[in-house]
Amino acid sequence: MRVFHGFENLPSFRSPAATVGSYDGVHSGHRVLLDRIRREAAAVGGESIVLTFAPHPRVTLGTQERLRLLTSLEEKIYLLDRFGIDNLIVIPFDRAFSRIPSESFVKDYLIGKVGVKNLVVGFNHRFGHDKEGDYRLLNGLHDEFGFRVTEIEKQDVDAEKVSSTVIRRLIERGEMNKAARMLSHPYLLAGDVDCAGHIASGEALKLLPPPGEYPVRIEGRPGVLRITAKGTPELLRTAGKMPSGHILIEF
Ligand SMILES: Cc1cc2nc3c(=O)[nH]c(=O)nc-3n(C[C@H](O)[C@H](O)[C@H](O)COP(=O)(O)O)c2cc1C
Ligand SMILES: Nc1ncnc2c1ncn2[C@@H]1O[C@H](COP(=O)(O)OP(=O)(O)O)[C@@H](O)[C@H]1O
Repeated sequence: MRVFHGFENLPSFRSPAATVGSYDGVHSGHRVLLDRIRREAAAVGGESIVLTFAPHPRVTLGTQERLRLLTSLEEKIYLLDRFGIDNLIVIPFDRAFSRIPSESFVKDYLIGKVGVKNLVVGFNHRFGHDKEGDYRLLNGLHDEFGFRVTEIEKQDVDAEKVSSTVIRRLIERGEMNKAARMLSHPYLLAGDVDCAGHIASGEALKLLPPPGEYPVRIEGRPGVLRITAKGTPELLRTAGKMPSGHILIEF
């Protein structure tokens, strides 16, 4: 997967099928949209593109106190790559960007800079200044710009709505197996481990489960991770030699 930061120096994409959103967690609801852009792109020999934001819009706009995130950018990149996405455009989401009206975002960015031919959005996707844009607006623009828009209906797991918010609550309660089912993959923690086993995540807002001991896989090998009373992660045991440096942990 190619990763681009911002809209400068983008290549010319082949018949791109794209989706836009925070995609925090890259969960099973998101997977349906990701599979769809892959299929739409493949059908015309084109490329799939995810456009995401960094920082998360709620962080930039300060619209949620004590927000915690399911994925760091690194973890998001890892997951999107594993799901076979061809390109990721990371939009530097600052206040100036947040003021761009939805229609200008479609005209100047999605069409003008990315050349999107096929856009896939979820049932509740809103975008543009004050979240004014939605599927209806996109549908009204598609004739003028010659791109197709597909809306994906709400996806459930075990008859429960899947959302980043629902999954955050599961992690906060330490329900890691249920969270993995909703995510469609294990919860991840990528970070640097020191010789004492302390792990530093690259994301200051990374959500961790409550204090306790958790069975995990560390670079694919079984082990135990402890979340201390202070909420910091440390490796307790691993099969084989204690790892050092940058590692990926799966709950
Ligand atoms: C051009 C553009 C402008 C945006 N402006 C806003 C904004 O003013 N307020 C906002 O909450 N989100 C804005 N967003 C972010 C998206 O709509 C984002 O997906 C949304 O914040 C997620 O909603 P949530 O807070 O319900 O998760 C903008 C996105 C784009 C592409
Ligand atoms: N359970 C779900 N079913 C269908 N689509 C979903 C689901 N959860 C999220 N989506 C869609 O995935 C995209 C990314 O979602 P998200 O990052 O949560 O919101 P946003 O893009 O509004 O920031 C959006 O188009 C959203 O509608």
